[in-house]
Amino acid sequence: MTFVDRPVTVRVPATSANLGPGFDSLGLALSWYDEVTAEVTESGLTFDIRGEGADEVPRDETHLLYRAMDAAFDLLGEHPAGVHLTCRNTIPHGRGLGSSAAAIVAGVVLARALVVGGADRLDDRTLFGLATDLEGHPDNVAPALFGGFTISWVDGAAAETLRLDVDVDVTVFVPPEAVATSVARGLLPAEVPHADASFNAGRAALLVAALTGAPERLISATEDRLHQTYRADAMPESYKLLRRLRVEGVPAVVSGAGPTVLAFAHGVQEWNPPGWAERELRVSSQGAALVP
Ligand SMILES: Nc1ncnc2c1ncn2[C@@H]1O[C@H](COP(=O)(O)OP(=O)(O)OP(=O)(O)O)[C@@H](O)[C@H]1O
Ligand SMILES: N[C@@H](CCO)C(=O)O
Repeated sequence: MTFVDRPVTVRVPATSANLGPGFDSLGLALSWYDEVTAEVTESGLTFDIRGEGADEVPRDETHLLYRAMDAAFDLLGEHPAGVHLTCRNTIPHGRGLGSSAAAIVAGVVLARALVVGGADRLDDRTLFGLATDLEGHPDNVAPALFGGFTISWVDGAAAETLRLDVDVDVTVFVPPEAVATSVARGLLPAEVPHADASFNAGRAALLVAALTGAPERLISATEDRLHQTYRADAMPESYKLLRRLRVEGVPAVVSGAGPTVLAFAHGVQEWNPPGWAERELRVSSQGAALVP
């Protein structure tokens, strides 16, 4: 038999990318999860979707998670006659918490798990490369797949990542309106001043040290000049909250492409703007994991 004859479930964490200075490189897995079950059927593609995005995402071959599954089936050289997907979505979409990376990672992990012997034919590094190609950059898919704190880079065509264990308090402030990553990326300039590139290189290096043993440096280590200010007009309330938190000495950044604001602290609920959702989280040391 080519495919396993039982449903397979994966749990994938939300992620925060950039973390201030580490644009398109640094990422953190968070204790907030989507869960998806996939089952091979006799024909067609069917969905049972609940939670975040349930009213917006397509229920056909263009569904992001299915597109990722299909790409992994291509690599495995096996395509099932039909698939049923049960999605329990809790990660909000378009908020900078890695919902698209979680969907892509869920798709590729499920496809591998559905093929008998799939784990022997597709290793994690290949899955990571495929997920990075689909997402366009590695900073969310790395922690979604491997958990923890990840430093990712692209070497030629190959995506690479280094995973570190960190333990830090995190609070996310999630606004009600989405900003699509594609829109936020469109606001970035093609070139930046050398002084700003140099500024961010130093801060990104410091951030790795701060997260792995020098938390007193987090306020300096989370400064950025490469993306947050350029995107401020698309998310003015986020930018205002970011400035307010930092003036108070709370290390805060725009999470991913925004508009969520992430603070490296707990006990800062008082800063949550009216109408926003606020959530205290921890780092998820585990990335995508099959649920027994
Ligand atoms: N669970 C899901 N199922 C299907 N499609 C999804 C899912 N999660 C995300 N998507 C698709 O990805 C889009 C959001 O991706 P986008 O890159 O704009 O934001 P994000 O991934 O939430 O944030 P960021 O990349 O900044 O962390 C959704 O509008 C939807 O089209
Ligand atoms: N590094 C990405 C993360 C969001 O996908 C960005 O800021 O555009």
